[in-house]
Formats: sequence, structure tokens, C-alpha cells
Amino acid sequence: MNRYLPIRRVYAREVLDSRGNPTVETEITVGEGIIGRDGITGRAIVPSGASTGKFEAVELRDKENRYWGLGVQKAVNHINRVLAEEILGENALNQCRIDRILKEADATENKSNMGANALLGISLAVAKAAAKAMKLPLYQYLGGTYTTQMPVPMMNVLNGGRHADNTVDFQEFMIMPTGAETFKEGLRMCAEVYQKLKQQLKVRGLSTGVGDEGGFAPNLANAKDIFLILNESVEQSGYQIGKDICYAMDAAASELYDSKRKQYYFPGESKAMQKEIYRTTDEMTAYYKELTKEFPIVSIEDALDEEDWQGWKMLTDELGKNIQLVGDDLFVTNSERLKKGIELNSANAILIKVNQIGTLTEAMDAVQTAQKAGYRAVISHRSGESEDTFIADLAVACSAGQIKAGAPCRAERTAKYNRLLQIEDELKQEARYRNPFAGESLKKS
Ligand SMILES: C=C(OP(=O)(O)O)C(=O)O
Ligand SMILES: [Mg+2]
Repeated sequence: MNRYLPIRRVYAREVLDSRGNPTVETEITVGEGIIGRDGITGRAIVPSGASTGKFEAVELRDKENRYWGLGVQKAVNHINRVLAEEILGENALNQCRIDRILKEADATENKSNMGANALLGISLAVAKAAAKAMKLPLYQYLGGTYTTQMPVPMMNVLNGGRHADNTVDFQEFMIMPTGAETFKEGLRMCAEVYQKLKQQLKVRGLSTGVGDEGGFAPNLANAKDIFLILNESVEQSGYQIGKDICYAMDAAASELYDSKRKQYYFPGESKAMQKEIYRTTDEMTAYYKELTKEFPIVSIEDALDEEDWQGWKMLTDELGKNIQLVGDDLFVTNSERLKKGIELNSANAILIKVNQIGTLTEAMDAVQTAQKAGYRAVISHRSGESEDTFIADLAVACSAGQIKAGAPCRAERTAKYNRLLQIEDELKQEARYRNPFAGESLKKS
């Protein structure tokens, strides 16, 4: 019979995220004894996006009163007054059942009733409490003893779009240490390039202020110019472009899409060129083709709009053999949308953001659905983050091979990288370090 680890206490409060906005923190206490004496507590803080997909689960975050947290307070109340009742006494080791109870208590398709932030806070804190009670690191509790592959960071070094007040139209320019042998080495390489990039921007008289995810946010308008500066930064760091370091980008194209014109609008480039720049789906595809020919880009996320399934199919036919095409807003960590993509051959990878779907079980389901179909899964943070390091353990637990966690600065981003350094150390000390790093397989062919 399964071991019984009862949930004894459920408590949520409002805390701040990395943008200074309120978010939900949940505490789950488990154990046989009297709470406060023998109980074991798991804590989780829910992240929040800025360039959110239309089909994401709904977080309660009152738009007009965003900074006063009225929506977040609602989610907190739902946890303390409604959802707690539903799961008190449930077995914390039965994550699937708890997540099902949470879903049923919400009883909507998009979790808009209780709020995806309310559900997720509980879901993640239950897993953390259970792992702690089992005296296992979270990654091992979630993934088992053979899940030991360290993810390659997909490190955001230059921010644009909704994540910065600058003229960069694409949201994220990222570097990947594909030539590194270990996570530690890869992280060091990326941090070195990041520092060199800062110098490069300074030399050009550009701003070295940072955006939401810690990447620099200069007023540059042309993607090629950005990649050229990245090339210099990599070379000056002593690394070989396309071998030691490759590039990835998140176009976040749904944010650029003008549904009336059915074209993509580039506001920064328009300003710089002093004429309106629009691109059709075909032109976007041609643009990506050109960029990937000129620069060692191995991965493009949200290259097209979240509803342009046919465009995605064409793009995948055209580029999918050599380039990782990641669906973020397209799939929203939702297995049903992912299955549609797999059927249509739209994209070849999924971005996993736990708060897009609202429970850990459903996020795991999306990872497994992807991996079974030969799609890659990239575990991701949100632009609004916290000190919570859940996704670092999750990336190892599901052998994702890649993690998107922002720049190597700002504590909410480094918290994830530092947790991965701890995990890698732990695996080495316990001699469980096999098949450690996936960088090689991501290199530009
Ligand atoms: C991390 C991202 O940003 P946000 O959290 O704003 O959706 C993203 O789009 O991949
Ligand atoms: Mg994205």
C-alpha cells in the first residue's frame, strides 16, 4: 500500500515578485504529528508573465488594480478559504490526485474561477513538502534516481519587446554554451560573454541597463546588429561562435502580430528606419531563414503568432530540420494544443511554464507528450519571477536538456542557476552523474 503523508495545513499569503508586483506564496505542511512540532513545510511562489499567451490558464491578477493586488488577494483567499478544505487530509504523495481535486474545485477550462495562480501555488508546494518529507532532493523525488541530465542554459542576454522599454522588437536574444562539458562550465562561459557584451554596449555608447529578465536593454533596432555585437562578445571571450556558443531567440511574435492586417509590425525598426515595417508570414519565414544562415541560431521560440497554425507548419517544413522551433504562446504548456501541433507538424519543441497550465501534473503531462512525439521540452521561468527555484529541479527531473532562466544577474534568475550548480555538485558527489550535459546535441550542424 502507498505510504500516507497527510496534508495538515494549507496557507497562502501575498508576496512580491521581481517586478515589484504582488504574487501568491503558498505553504503546505504535511506529516503525522502535531503541526508546528513534527510537520514538514513546503513553500512555493508563483511566477507571472508579461507577454502572456491568449490561451494560458488565467491567473487572478486584477489589471486595473494590478499594483494593489486585489486579484492576487482573491487567489490567496481561494487557497485559504476554499481549496484548503478540499485537500486537507489528502495524501501529499499522490500529486496527480491532488492536482485533479484542484482542477475539479475550479471547474473551468482555463482555471479562471479559483485562479491558475491559486492552483499552482498549492500544486508546487505539495511537491516540495512531499520531497522534503521523503528526505529527497526535489529533482529526485519528481524524476527518480536515473534522471540526472543537467540542462543547457538558454541564457537571455539582451531584452526587448514587452520586457524592456527600448526599440528591440524581438523579445529575447539568448546564448547557449553548446560546447561546454558540464553545466558549471557552461554557466561560466555564458557569464563571461554577458560581461563582454556589457563592455561592447558601453563602447558603442549604448545603455547597459537591464530588462525584466536581466538581459541588457539598449536601443538597437535591427536583429542582425544585435547578433553582430553578440559575435564580438563571444569572440572576445575567447570562444568559437557556433561551436562553443550558439544563439537562440524568442521572437514573441504574437506581440508583434496585427490581426487586422494579418501581418507582423516592427515598431522599433519602423522608428529607426522612419517608415512602417510590416512583415507577412512568408516574409517572417524568409527573415528567419536569412538570420539562421548568417548566425549560428539553433532555436527560435514563438517565431509566429499563437493562432497561425498553418504558418507554423510552413515554417517547420522550411526550417524545422535544422532549427529548434519552440512553441510558447502557441502551446501554452497545454497537452491538447501540443497534440494539435504534433498532428499538424507545427513546431518541434514546447516551452514549459508551469503557471501557463496551473498544475504540476498537467505540466509534466505536456513534457511527456512532447518527448514521446520526439519534440523537445524547454523548461522556462517567467518574466515576473521570485527566489523560488522549482524550475531548476524540474528541468533535471524531466531530463529536459534545456532551461530558460534569464541573465546571469538579478537574484531571481541566478537563484535558478545557483540551484543547478548545487544539483550538479550533488550528482557528482554521489557518483550519479551520467549523461550529464546536452550541449553537444544542440550544436549547429
Ligand atoms: C519568459 C517569457 O516571457 P513572459 O513570462 O513575459 O511570458 C517568454 O515569453 O518566454
Ligand atoms: Mg516566449
